[in-house]
Amino acid sequence: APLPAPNTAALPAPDMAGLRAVLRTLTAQGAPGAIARIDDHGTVRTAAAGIDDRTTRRAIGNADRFRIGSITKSFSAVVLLQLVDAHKLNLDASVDRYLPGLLPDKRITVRHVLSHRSGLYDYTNSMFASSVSGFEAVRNKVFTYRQLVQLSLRRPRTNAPGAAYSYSNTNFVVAGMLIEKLTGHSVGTEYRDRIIKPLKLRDTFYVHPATKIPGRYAHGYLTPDRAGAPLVDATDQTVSWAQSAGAVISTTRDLNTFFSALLGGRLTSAAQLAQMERWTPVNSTTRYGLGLRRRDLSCGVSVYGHTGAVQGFYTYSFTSKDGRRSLTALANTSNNGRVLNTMAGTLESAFCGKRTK
Ligand SMILES: CC1(C)S[C@@H]2[C@H](NC(=O)CCCC[C@H](NC(=O)C[NH3+])C(=O)[O-])C(=O)N2[C@H]1C(=O)[O-]
Repeated sequence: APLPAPNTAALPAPDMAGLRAVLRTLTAQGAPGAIARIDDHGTVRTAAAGIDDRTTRRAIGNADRFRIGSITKSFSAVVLLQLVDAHKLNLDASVDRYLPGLLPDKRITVRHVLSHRSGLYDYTNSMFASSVSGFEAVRNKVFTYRQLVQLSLRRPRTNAPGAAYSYSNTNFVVAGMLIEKLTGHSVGTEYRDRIIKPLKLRDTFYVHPATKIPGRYAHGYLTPDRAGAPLVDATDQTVSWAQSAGAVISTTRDLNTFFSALLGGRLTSAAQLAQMERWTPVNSTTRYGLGLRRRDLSCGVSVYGHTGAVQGFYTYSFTSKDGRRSLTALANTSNNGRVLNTMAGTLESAFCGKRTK
């Protein structure tokens, strides 16, 4: 018999005092600013701390657009699963069927790619080994997808196809190539036509290779590797090193709308959403499906979404099983492990009603 629908109405009320405390901690740990928005059965709650521009000292706010990094992977996965629904793509087919000769191992399937089990090396590990100089070397560069895959193939693969989980941006560069090959359109066009316009995400954009964030936005600041070195304004970049793996721009409101629609069954069929939710363990609290993360919280609630880390911006964006309660939080810094870890506390406040230290 089908499982009873989750009753997220039974979730404890969000702990807004706790959420505000987490945002204050993020600014104390080095983020110039932090914002969060909860959409809960139609009720909107927001919080903010600090600034979005270190020059003007302007207060950061939930209207600010920002770079969402790898949350882009969920957008790419949705497009591909819509193509599965349209019988234009088979998750268990070899990537070679659609992109002949691209990858050196025909055993790598589409499902391996979308679940980070392909074994393809993540070229950003080398690209950003030195955070600031690596970023400065590529911030204005424009790469082709094929160039990025070639960067990956210079290094040994991390595992045999399907044998292990190993997160790699290369996988979602291949995903972007699949989208463009199967639709004949750019990923930007497909995001717009299949997600952005239908959901009316008016603050969500894919502007690659333009370097500017359109409209009102938060500046993002890259934390250097050397302790005490000044933050680097990383706001303007092509994000061409990521593209379909990390180049979307959005806001807390639009990301809440996106993941709520996804888990609410409004972007794919139930069958393909179930495919997205076939989990591979990452660690004790995190699972990875197809371009989708599940995080298991201390109160026994599981939430679904993705995290993002792109120069200057850390994002958490998750929703409840039925998509009725969503949280997106943004800190406008990166390369700061304490900030990234502290951000997990926004989930506890939003979904468990707990104060975290
Ligand atoms: C797995 C992650 C955290 S990393 C992955 C992807 N972001 C990247 O691969 C960019 C890595 C360089 C970012 C840079 N770091 C360095 O340069 C380190 N030397 C910084 O922090 O600004 C994304 O986004 N994902 C996150 C995700 O999926 O949550």
